[in-house]
Amino acid sequence: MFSFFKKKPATEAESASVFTEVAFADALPKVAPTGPERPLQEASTPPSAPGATGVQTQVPVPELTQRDGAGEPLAQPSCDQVAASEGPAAPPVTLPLGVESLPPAVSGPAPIAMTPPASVALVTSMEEPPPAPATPPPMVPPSIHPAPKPETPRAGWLARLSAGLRKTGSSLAGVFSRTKIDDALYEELEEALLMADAGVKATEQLLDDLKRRVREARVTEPQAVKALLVDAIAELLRPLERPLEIGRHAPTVMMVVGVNGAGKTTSIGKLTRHLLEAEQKVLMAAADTFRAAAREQLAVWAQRADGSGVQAAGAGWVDIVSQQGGDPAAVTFDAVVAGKARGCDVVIADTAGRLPTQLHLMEELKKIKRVITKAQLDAPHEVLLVVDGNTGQNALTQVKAFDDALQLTGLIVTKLDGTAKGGVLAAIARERPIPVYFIGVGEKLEDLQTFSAREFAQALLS
Ligand SMILES: Nc1nc2c(ncn2[C@@H]2O[C@H](COP(=O)(O)OP(=O)(O)OP(=O)(O)O)[C@@H](O)[C@H]2O)c(=O)[nH]1
Repeated sequence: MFSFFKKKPATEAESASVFTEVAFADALPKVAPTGPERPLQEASTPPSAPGATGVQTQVPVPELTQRDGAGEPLAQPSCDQVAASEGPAAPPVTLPLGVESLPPAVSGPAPIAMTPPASVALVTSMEEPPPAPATPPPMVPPSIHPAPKPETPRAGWLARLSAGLRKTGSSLAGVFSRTKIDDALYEELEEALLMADAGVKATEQLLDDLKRRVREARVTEPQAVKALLVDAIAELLRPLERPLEIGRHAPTVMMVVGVNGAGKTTSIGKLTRHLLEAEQKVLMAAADTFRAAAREQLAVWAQRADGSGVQAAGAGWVDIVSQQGGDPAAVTFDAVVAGKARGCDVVIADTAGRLPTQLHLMEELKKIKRVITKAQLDAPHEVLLVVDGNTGQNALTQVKAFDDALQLTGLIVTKLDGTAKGGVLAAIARERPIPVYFIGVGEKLEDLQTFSAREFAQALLS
């Protein structure tokens, strides 16, 4: 199951700390459009800025960027300031799956014009936006089709996770085929944990904890020790188990970073599809401005039916701000400003991949983070690092380096369906416990899953 947390409405819960879980069945949507699949809308007007490509604008976006002497944009008012000067909150909407969604605590203006649900339109990082159409295109009422029967989907992704971690699992599990609990067993276990990339500190902690549990439970069978190791690993990983919260801010601004090929764009695409299903209004910033097809890749993912005939129903929509060859910080700034002006729920900036050792590129990320704060004073609310689970201890190195530079708020660990050893999560939990919001266990939409410490521990030892 995939889930994130969304704030309850002020009328229902005055406290800003009350969140409701928005959970997604693994076989996602139950609604399909009647008409032909809406294609990605192509450019209908010439680019407004040099280098801008594929412009399709549905709403006017204000002249966005005022810059200071250093070329960085000037600070913008916070959402609170914007909200204070603008009208009442939008009415509550109902989420799929029977979860009530509410307007954010601080609501911005309602979107000026709504795209048909789940269509993807492209918006360039604009200097001069073309005028909005007088009337929005007619909405095509979706027809309801019976939901396809999921073939034990949860078991499916857990099986993929277990298969991906089998390399680790079989060597860890092999330890417990010994006949008695003795020093040799613990030594073999230590070796297996180190081989699984758990690192020295986490391995030591796990062994100490396990020995204590064995003593307290007075177990005598090696197989019983295996169950206790699952408990010990689950406890160690528990601090990483935290949900992503959406709805506390208007919009929630996320910045996504990582090395090349870690799975940033794919994960953003999957997350966006889930947000669309929850009728969220999402604005993506293609801040990887030197990648030729960055915008197209985001758009394809955001629009993807993923073989299940899915199109999001209701009020969710997604737009993309991009400017080929432009300044990544400027594109991101424009996206945040536009996201506020258009009443978006979430703004996600997809940044170019880079190694933490490329200091000038790390400076570029810091600049992107700074200008986001100028566009919205309390943002970014999430700085997410996407790490490839196959990279072993190198993943911990990446977590530390990106965290030192950007103060990460969350992780997405991808490719755990591959040859990942998985133990590195124990090392992360021990040495830099940053929440793992999601794990990726494949290339399909449903393969982005909420992280569960116990499930992960079980998969590691299966
Ligand atoms: N097996 C598997 N493949 C994945 C997963 N997540 C992403 N991928 C694949 O990894 C490859 C790279 O993904 P991208 O999303 O392009 O990575 P990126 O971090 O945006 O790459 P750059 O923009 O070049 O830095 C693609 O082929 C994805 O399909 C996963 O969880 N499992």
